[in-house]
Amino acid sequence: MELDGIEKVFDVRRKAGRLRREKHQVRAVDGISFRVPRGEMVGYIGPNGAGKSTTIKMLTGILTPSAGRLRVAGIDPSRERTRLAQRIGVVFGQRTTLWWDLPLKDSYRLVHRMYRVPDRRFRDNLDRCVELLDLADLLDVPVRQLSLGQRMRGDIAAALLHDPEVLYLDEPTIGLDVISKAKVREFLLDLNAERGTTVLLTTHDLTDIEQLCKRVMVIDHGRLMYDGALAGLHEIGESERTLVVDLERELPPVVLDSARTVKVEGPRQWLAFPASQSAAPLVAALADKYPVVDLSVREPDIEAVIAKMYAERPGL
Ligand SMILES: Nc1ncnc2c1ncn2[C@@H]1O[C@H](COP(=O)(O)OP(=O)(O)OP(=O)(O)O)[C@@H](O)[C@H]1O
Repeated sequence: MELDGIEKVFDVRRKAGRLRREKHQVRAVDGISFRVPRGEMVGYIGPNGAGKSTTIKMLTGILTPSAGRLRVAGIDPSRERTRLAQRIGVVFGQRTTLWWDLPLKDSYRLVHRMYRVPDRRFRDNLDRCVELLDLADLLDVPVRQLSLGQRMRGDIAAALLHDPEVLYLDEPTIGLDVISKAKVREFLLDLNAERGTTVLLTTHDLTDIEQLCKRVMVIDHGRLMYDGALAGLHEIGESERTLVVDLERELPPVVLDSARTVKVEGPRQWLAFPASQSAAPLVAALADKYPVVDLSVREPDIEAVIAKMYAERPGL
Protein backbone atom coordinates (compact mmCIF):
# COMPACT_ATOMS: atom_id res chain seq x y z
CA MET A 1 0.00 0.00 0.00
CA GLU A 2 1.43 3.37 -0.99
CA LEU A 3 -0.35 6.63 -0.27
CA ASP A 4 1.15 10.02 -1.08
CA GLY A 5 -0.72 13.17 -0.09
CA ILE A 6 -4.14 11.53 -0.41
CA GLU A 7 -7.15 13.82 0.00
CA LYS A 8 -10.88 13.27 -0.22
CA VAL A 9 -13.22 16.23 -0.24
CA PHE A 10 -17.00 15.74 -0.29
CA ASP A 11 -19.32 18.45 -1.59
CA VAL A 12 -22.36 18.57 0.62
CA ARG A 13 -25.44 20.78 0.73
CA ARG A 14 -26.59 22.00 4.10
CA LYS A 15 -29.91 23.54 5.01
CA ALA A 16 -29.44 27.28 5.59
CA GLY A 17 -32.96 28.51 6.20
CA ARG A 18 -36.38 27.27 5.16
CA LEU A 19 -35.70 26.92 1.45
CA ARG A 20 -32.07 27.85 1.03
CA ARG A 21 -29.30 25.28 0.87
CA GLU A 22 -25.66 26.17 1.17
CA LYS A 23 -22.89 24.32 -0.58
CA HIS A 24 -20.04 23.34 1.62
CA GLN A 25 -17.08 20.96 1.65
CA VAL A 26 -16.05 18.22 4.06
CA ARG A 27 -12.37 17.29 3.99
CA ALA A 28 -12.76 13.68 5.11
CA VAL A 29 -9.12 12.82 4.32
CA ASP A 30 -6.68 15.69 4.33
CA GLY A 31 -3.26 14.84 2.92
CA ILE A 32 -2.37 11.37 4.15
CA SER A 33 0.88 9.63 3.23
CA PHE A 34 2.05 6.21 4.38
CA ARG A 35 3.48 2.97 3.14
CA VAL A 36 2.58 -0.52 4.31
CA PRO A 37 5.08 -3.11 3.09
CA ARG A 38 3.93 -6.55 1.99
CA GLY A 39 3.16 -8.88 4.89
CA GLU A 40 2.70 -6.19 7.55
CA MET A 41 -0.34 -6.00 9.85
CA VAL A 42 -1.15 -2.42 10.69
CA GLY A 43 -3.78 -0.86 12.95
CA TYR A 44 -5.61 2.17 11.56
CA ILE A 45 -7.42 3.87 14.39
CA GLY A 46 -9.09 7.14 15.27
CA PRO A 47 -12.26 8.64 16.71
CA ASN A 48 -15.64 8.53 14.92
CA GLY A 49 -15.68 10.56 11.73
CA ALA A 50 -11.85 10.67 11.56
CA GLY A 51 -11.69 9.45 7.96
CA LYS A 52 -10.91 5.73 8.39
CA SER A 53 -13.74 4.32 6.29
CA THR A 54 -13.16 6.94 3.60
CA THR A 55 -9.50 5.85 3.41
CA ILE A 56 -10.51 2.18 3.13
CA LYS A 57 -13.06 3.02 0.42
CA MET A 58 -10.30 4.74 -1.58
CA LEU A 59 -8.00 1.75 -1.02
CA THR A 60 -10.65 -0.53 -2.53
CA GLY A 61 -11.40 1.81 -5.44
CA ILE A 62 -15.02 2.53 -4.37
CA LEU A 63 -14.08 6.21 -3.94
CA THR A 64 -11.65 8.21 -6.06
CA PRO A 65 -9.22 10.50 -4.17
CA SER A 66 -9.63 14.24 -4.79
CA ALA A 67 -5.83 14.58 -4.80
CA GLY A 68 -2.69 12.51 -4.25
CA ARG A 69 -1.25 9.25 -5.47
CA LEU A 70 -2.43 5.82 -4.39
CA ARG A 71 -1.24 2.30 -5.21
CA VAL A 72 -2.25 -1.08 -3.80
CA ALA A 73 -0.29 -4.11 -5.01
CA GLY A 74 1.03 -1.78 -7.73
CA ILE A 75 -2.51 -0.96 -8.93
CA ASP A 76 -4.30 2.41 -8.95
CA PRO A 77 -7.53 1.34 -7.18
CA SER A 78 -10.03 3.74 -8.73
CA ARG A 79 -8.71 3.19 -12.27
CA GLU A 80 -8.56 -0.61 -12.14
CA ARG A 81 -11.07 -1.53 -9.52
CA THR A 82 -11.98 -4.92 -11.01
CA ARG A 83 -8.36 -6.00 -11.41
CA LEU A 84 -7.65 -4.90 -7.85
CA ALA A 85 -10.69 -6.83 -6.54
CA GLN A 86 -8.85 -10.07 -7.37
CA ARG A 87 -5.99 -9.05 -5.10
CA ILE A 88 -7.82 -7.66 -2.06
CA GLY A 89 -10.32 -8.90 0.51
CA VAL A 90 -12.60 -6.63 2.55
CA VAL A 91 -14.55 -7.28 5.75
CA PHE A 92 -16.89 -4.64 7.16
CA GLY A 93 -17.85 -5.64 10.70
CA GLN A 94 -21.05 -3.63 10.60
CA ARG A 95 -22.31 -5.05 7.30
CA THR A 96 -22.23 -8.48 5.76
CA THR A 97 -21.15 -9.32 2.24
CA LEU A 98 -22.93 -12.67 2.51
CA TRP A 99 -26.35 -13.36 0.99
CA TRP A 100 -28.82 -13.03 3.84
CA ASP A 101 -31.29 -15.77 2.85
CA LEU A 102 -28.81 -18.31 1.51
CA PRO A 103 -26.97 -20.98 3.48
CA LEU A 104 -23.36 -20.00 4.07
CA LYS A 105 -22.03 -22.54 1.57
CA ASP A 106 -24.15 -21.03 -1.25
CA SER A 107 -22.65 -17.62 -0.58
CA TYR A 108 -19.24 -19.25 -0.93
CA ARG A 109 -20.27 -20.86 -4.23
CA LEU A 110 -21.22 -17.43 -5.52
CA VAL A 111 -17.84 -16.03 -4.45
CA HIS A 112 -16.23 -18.98 -6.26
CA ARG A 113 -17.98 -18.02 -9.51
CA MET A 114 -17.70 -14.25 -9.15
CA TYR A 115 -13.96 -14.32 -8.60
CA ARG A 116 -13.45 -17.24 -11.00
CA VAL A 117 -11.33 -19.04 -8.41
CA PRO A 118 -9.84 -22.27 -9.83
CA ASP A 119 -11.77 -25.26 -8.35
CA ARG A 120 -8.84 -26.83 -6.58
CA ARG A 121 -7.72 -23.57 -4.98
CA PHE A 122 -11.27 -22.78 -3.91
CA ARG A 123 -11.67 -26.18 -2.24
CA ASP A 124 -8.34 -25.90 -0.43
CA ASN A 125 -9.06 -22.38 0.80
CA LEU A 126 -12.57 -23.29 1.89
CA ASP A 127 -11.38 -26.40 3.76
CA ARG A 128 -8.75 -24.36 5.54
CA CYS A 129 -11.19 -21.60 6.55
CA VAL A 130 -13.84 -24.12 7.64
CA GLU A 131 -11.32 -25.84 9.86
CA LEU A 132 -9.62 -22.80 11.36
CA LEU A 133 -12.75 -20.69 11.73
CA ASP A 134 -14.86 -23.57 12.99
CA LEU A 135 -17.50 -23.29 10.27
CA ALA A 136 -18.29 -26.97 9.59
CA ASP A 137 -21.65 -26.98 11.41
CA LEU A 138 -22.70 -23.65 9.94
CA LEU A 139 -22.35 -24.27 6.20
CA ASP A 140 -26.01 -25.26 5.75
CA VAL A 141 -27.42 -22.51 7.95
CA PRO A 142 -28.94 -19.40 6.28
CA VAL A 143 -26.87 -16.35 7.09
CA ARG A 144 -29.79 -14.57 8.80
CA GLN A 145 -29.87 -17.35 11.43
CA LEU A 146 -26.20 -17.00 12.37
CA SER A 147 -25.09 -15.24 15.54
CA LEU A 148 -22.95 -12.14 15.10
CA GLY A 149 -19.73 -14.02 15.89
CA GLN A 150 -20.61 -16.88 13.52
CA ARG A 151 -21.54 -14.41 10.78
CA MET A 152 -18.27 -12.54 11.21
CA ARG A 153 -16.26 -15.76 10.87
CA GLY A 154 -18.35 -16.53 7.78
CA ASP A 155 -17.59 -13.09 6.34
CA ILE A 156 -13.85 -13.42 6.97
CA ALA A 157 -13.82 -16.75 5.14
CA ALA A 158 -15.74 -15.21 2.20
CA ALA A 159 -13.14 -12.44 1.93
CA LEU A 160 -10.30 -14.97 1.70
CA LEU A 161 -11.53 -17.64 -0.73
CA HIS A 162 -9.81 -15.98 -3.68
CA ASP A 163 -6.44 -15.76 -1.85
CA PRO A 164 -6.13 -11.99 -1.61
CA GLU A 165 -2.69 -10.67 -0.74
CA VAL A 166 -4.16 -7.58 0.97
CA LEU A 167 -6.98 -7.65 3.52
CA TYR A 168 -8.89 -4.64 4.89
CA LEU A 169 -10.73 -5.28 8.11
CA ASP A 170 -13.13 -2.61 9.34
CA GLU A 171 -14.10 -3.40 12.96
CA PRO A 172 -13.89 -7.20 12.58
CA THR A 173 -14.45 -7.89 16.29
CA ILE A 174 -17.22 -5.38 16.99
CA GLY A 175 -19.95 -6.88 19.19
CA LEU A 176 -18.22 -10.27 19.49
CA ASP A 177 -17.88 -12.16 22.77
CA VAL A 178 -14.44 -12.91 24.22
CA ILE A 179 -14.21 -16.41 22.71
CA SER A 180 -15.21 -15.31 19.20
CA LYS A 181 -12.77 -12.40 19.38
CA ALA A 182 -9.96 -14.76 20.37
CA LYS A 183 -10.83 -17.12 17.48
CA VAL A 184 -10.82 -14.31 14.93
CA ARG A 185 -7.51 -12.91 16.20
CA GLU A 186 -5.83 -16.31 16.23
CA PHE A 187 -6.99 -16.94 12.68
CA LEU A 188 -5.64 -13.59 11.46
CA LEU A 189 -2.26 -14.22 13.08
CA ASP A 190 -2.06 -17.62 11.36
CA LEU A 191 -3.07 -16.15 8.04
CA ASN A 192 -0.45 -13.45 8.26
CA ALA A 193 2.30 -15.87 9.34
CA GLU A 194 1.49 -18.57 6.79
CA ARG A 195 0.44 -16.59 3.74
CA GLY A 196 2.13 -13.26 4.39
CA THR A 197 -1.18 -11.45 3.88
CA THR A 198 -0.91 -7.68 4.35
CA VAL A 199 -3.61 -6.45 6.76
CA LEU A 200 -5.01 -2.99 7.47
CA LEU A 201 -7.17 -3.17 10.57
CA THR A 202 -9.63 -0.60 11.85
CA THR A 203 -10.89 -1.23 15.37
CA HIS A 204 -12.04 0.39 18.58
CA ASP A 205 -10.63 -2.49 20.60
CA LEU A 206 -7.03 -1.86 21.65
CA THR A 207 -6.56 -5.55 22.43
CA ASP A 208 -7.01 -6.27 18.69
CA ILE A 209 -4.13 -3.93 17.97
CA GLU A 210 -2.03 -5.21 20.84
CA GLN A 211 -2.36 -8.82 19.78
CA LEU A 212 -2.18 -8.33 16.02
CA CYS A 213 -0.23 -5.22 15.04
CA LYS A 214 3.30 -4.07 15.74
CA ARG A 215 2.50 -0.79 14.06
CA VAL A 216 -0.43 1.53 14.54
CA MET A 217 -1.51 4.67 12.70
CA VAL A 218 -3.80 7.21 14.32
CA ILE A 219 -5.93 9.43 12.13
CA ASP A 220 -8.05 12.38 13.20
CA HIS A 221 -9.79 15.07 11.14
CA GLY A 222 -8.44 13.34 8.05
CA ARG A 223 -4.80 13.70 9.11
CA LEU A 224 -2.25 11.16 10.27
CA MET A 225 -1.41 12.04 13.87
CA TYR A 226 0.80 9.11 14.80
CA ASP A 227 2.57 6.26 13.01
CA GLY A 228 4.62 3.88 15.12
CA ALA A 229 4.53 1.18 17.79
CA LEU A 230 1.53 0.84 20.10
CA ALA A 231 3.86 1.21 23.12
CA GLY A 232 4.86 4.65 21.82
CA LEU A 233 1.22 5.67 21.65
CA HIS A 234 0.70 4.59 25.23
CA GLU A 235 3.74 6.60 26.29
CA ILE A 236 2.53 9.75 24.55
CA GLY A 237 -0.96 9.34 25.95
CA GLU A 238 0.32 7.95 29.25
CA SER A 239 -2.73 5.76 29.17
CA GLU A 240 -3.52 3.37 31.97
CA ARG A 241 -4.82 -0.15 32.26
CA THR A 242 -6.97 -1.20 35.15
CA LEU A 243 -6.60 -4.25 37.33
CA VAL A 244 -9.99 -5.24 38.74
CA VAL A 245 -9.41 -7.24 41.93
CA ASP A 246 -11.84 -9.24 44.02
CA LEU A 247 -10.53 -9.59 47.57
CA GLU A 248 -11.71 -12.12 50.12
CA ARG A 249 -13.47 -9.36 52.07
CA GLU A 250 -13.98 -5.62 52.21
CA LEU A 251 -10.65 -3.93 52.95
CA PRO A 252 -9.23 -0.38 52.95
CA PRO A 253 -7.85 0.76 49.57
CA VAL A 254 -4.92 -1.38 48.42
CA VAL A 255 -1.53 0.33 48.72
CA LEU A 256 1.13 -0.67 46.18
CA ASP A 257 4.03 1.27 44.62
CA SER A 258 3.26 0.40 41.02
CA ALA A 259 -0.48 1.21 40.94
CA ARG A 260 -3.09 3.62 42.30
CA THR A 261 -6.38 2.46 43.70
CA VAL A 262 -9.06 4.43 41.87
CA LYS A 263 -12.26 2.82 43.12
CA VAL A 264 -13.44 0.55 45.94
CA GLU A 265 -16.83 -1.20 45.99
CA GLY A 266 -17.19 -3.78 48.75
CA PRO A 267 -14.52 -6.46 48.29
CA ARG A 268 -13.85 -5.28 44.68
CA GLN A 269 -11.12 -2.72 43.96
CA TRP A 270 -9.92 -1.01 40.76
CA LEU A 271 -6.15 -0.37 40.43
CA ALA A 272 -4.82 1.83 37.62
CA PHE A 273 -1.29 1.25 36.30
CA PRO A 274 0.64 2.52 33.23
CA ALA A 275 -0.46 0.65 30.09
CA SER A 276 3.16 0.33 28.96
CA GLN A 277 4.00 -1.77 32.08
CA SER A 278 3.49 -5.50 32.41
CA ALA A 279 0.70 -6.53 34.80
CA ALA A 280 2.66 -9.56 36.03
CA PRO A 281 4.82 -7.93 38.79
CA LEU A 282 1.80 -5.98 40.00
CA VAL A 283 -0.30 -9.15 40.26
CA ALA A 284 2.55 -10.89 42.13
CA ALA A 285 2.96 -8.00 44.60
CA LEU A 286 -0.78 -7.86 45.13
CA ALA A 287 -1.17 -11.59 45.73
CA ASP A 288 1.75 -11.44 48.17
CA LYS A 289 0.16 -8.76 50.38
CA TYR A 290 -3.57 -9.25 49.95
CA PRO A 291 -6.12 -12.10 49.98
CA VAL A 292 -6.98 -12.14 46.25
CA VAL A 293 -9.91 -14.27 45.07
CA ASP A 294 -10.08 -13.21 41.43
CA LEU A 295 -8.76 -10.55 39.06
CA SER A 296 -8.93 -9.29 35.49
CA VAL A 297 -7.16 -6.61 33.44
CA ARG A 298 -9.14 -3.96 31.55
CA GLU A 299 -7.58 -2.25 28.55
CA PRO A 300 -8.02 1.47 27.99
CA ASP A 301 -10.26 2.13 25.00
CA ILE A 302 -8.88 3.81 21.94
CA GLU A 303 -10.87 7.01 22.39
CA ALA A 304 -9.39 7.42 25.88
CA VAL A 305 -5.83 6.87 24.62
CA ILE A 306 -6.29 9.36 21.80
CA ALA A 307 -7.95 11.94 24.05
CA LYS A 308 -4.99 11.69 26.44
CA MET A 309 -2.56 11.90 23.54
CA TYR A 310 -4.04 15.27 22.55
CA ALA A 311 -4.10 16.47 26.13
CA GLU A 312 -0.40 15.64 26.52
CA ARG A 313 0.68 17.02 23.15
CA PRO A 314 -1.80 19.75 22.21
CA GLY A 315 0.39 20.74 19.24
CA LEU A 316 -0.36 17.46 17.46
N1 LIG B 1 -20.35 10.29 1.15
C1 LIG B 1 -20.10 11.28 2.00
N2 LIG B 1 -20.57 12.52 1.78
C2 LIG B 1 -20.29 13.54 2.65
N3 LIG B 1 -19.55 13.42 3.74
C3 LIG B 1 -19.03 12.20 4.02
C4 LIG B 1 -19.29 11.07 3.16
N4 LIG B 1 -18.64 9.99 3.69
C5 LIG B 1 -18.04 10.43 4.82
N5 LIG B 1 -18.27 11.75 5.02
C6 LIG B 1 -17.74 12.57 6.12
O1 LIG B 1 -16.35 12.42 6.14
C7 LIG B 1 -15.83 12.37 7.49
C8 LIG B 1 -15.06 11.06 7.69
O2 LIG B 1 -15.97 9.95 7.68
P1 LIG B 1 -15.51 8.41 7.79
O3 LIG B 1 -16.73 7.59 7.61
O4 LIG B 1 -14.36 8.19 6.88
O5 LIG B 1 -15.00 8.36 9.29
P2 LIG B 1 -14.57 7.08 10.17
O6 LIG B 1 -13.24 7.43 10.75
O7 LIG B 1 -14.68 5.84 9.38
O8 LIG B 1 -15.65 7.11 11.33
P3 LIG B 1 -16.37 5.89 12.15
O9 LIG B 1 -15.40 5.43 13.18
O10 LIG B 1 -17.55 6.61 12.75
O11 LIG B 1 -16.77 4.86 11.14
C9 LIG B 1 -17.05 12.52 8.38
O12 LIG B 1 -17.16 13.89 8.74
C10 LIG B 1 -18.22 12.11 7.49
O13 LIG B 1 -19.39 12.76 7.87
